[in-house]
Amino acid sequence: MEHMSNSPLSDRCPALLDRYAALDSAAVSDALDQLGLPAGVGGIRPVWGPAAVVGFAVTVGLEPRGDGPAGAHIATTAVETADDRSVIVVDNQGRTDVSCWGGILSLGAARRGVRGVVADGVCRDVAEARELAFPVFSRGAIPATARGRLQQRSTGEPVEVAGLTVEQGDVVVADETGIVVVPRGRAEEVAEIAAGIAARERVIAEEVRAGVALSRAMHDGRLAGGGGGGAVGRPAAEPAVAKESAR
Ligand SMILES: O=C([O-])CC(=O)C(=O)O
Ligand SMILES: [Mg+2]
Repeated sequence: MEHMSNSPLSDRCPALLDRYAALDSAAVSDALDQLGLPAGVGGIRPVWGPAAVVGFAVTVGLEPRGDGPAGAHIATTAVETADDRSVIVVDNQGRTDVSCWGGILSLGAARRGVRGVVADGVCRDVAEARELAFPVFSRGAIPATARGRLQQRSTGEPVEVAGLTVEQGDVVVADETGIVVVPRGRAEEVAEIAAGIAARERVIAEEVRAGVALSRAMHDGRLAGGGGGGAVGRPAAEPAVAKESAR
């Protein structure tokens, strides 16, 4: 049951993912920026409609099919080791000429409660994923099958997604804006910073709704909470924000 049970953080996992579920990729990206960590990638998007998932990465590396007898279909090993806290991350090196995820894989993953798949490549069987309401994030779609064209290189090993290294168990946040990956060992810290950023933005949005001038409400130094690079100052007097900024 406890897929990550060898991790010292495992007791806090459900609460950790709940905290990320209340955030979005932009807030998490801003927190990663503050810590000097990679700020995420764009161009990998939901293929059948709005979707947002958070989960622990189960990684799959693919490569062009070599000689030899056919083996297990790509990503089947990952699906069989994944659970209801997993997001499957497929590294097909950004290729857009062959599918690296399909409908039967979506079915198998959905049956295990997997939260979604993020593919640095393209997928097929988009309608099947939609019928399952299974979130698939990729660079697009193509009918051409992986069979005979791709094979599994690795499962559970570090992979690259658009230049971003993803390790098994990292926290993945995928939504309509893009993909952010939080190293597992920094996940609590990043969640806390991102929650502060989201809270500040809610205050700012409330002020904009109340008619405060955008240039005053939306000040870069304020958005950064005084903690990020590039802060250029603060608005005149904002007690509510000053309080949110205190960390
Ligand atoms: O053959 C493939 O590329 C995989 C596929 O369509 C599926 O999983 O349904
Ligand atoms: Mg298919």
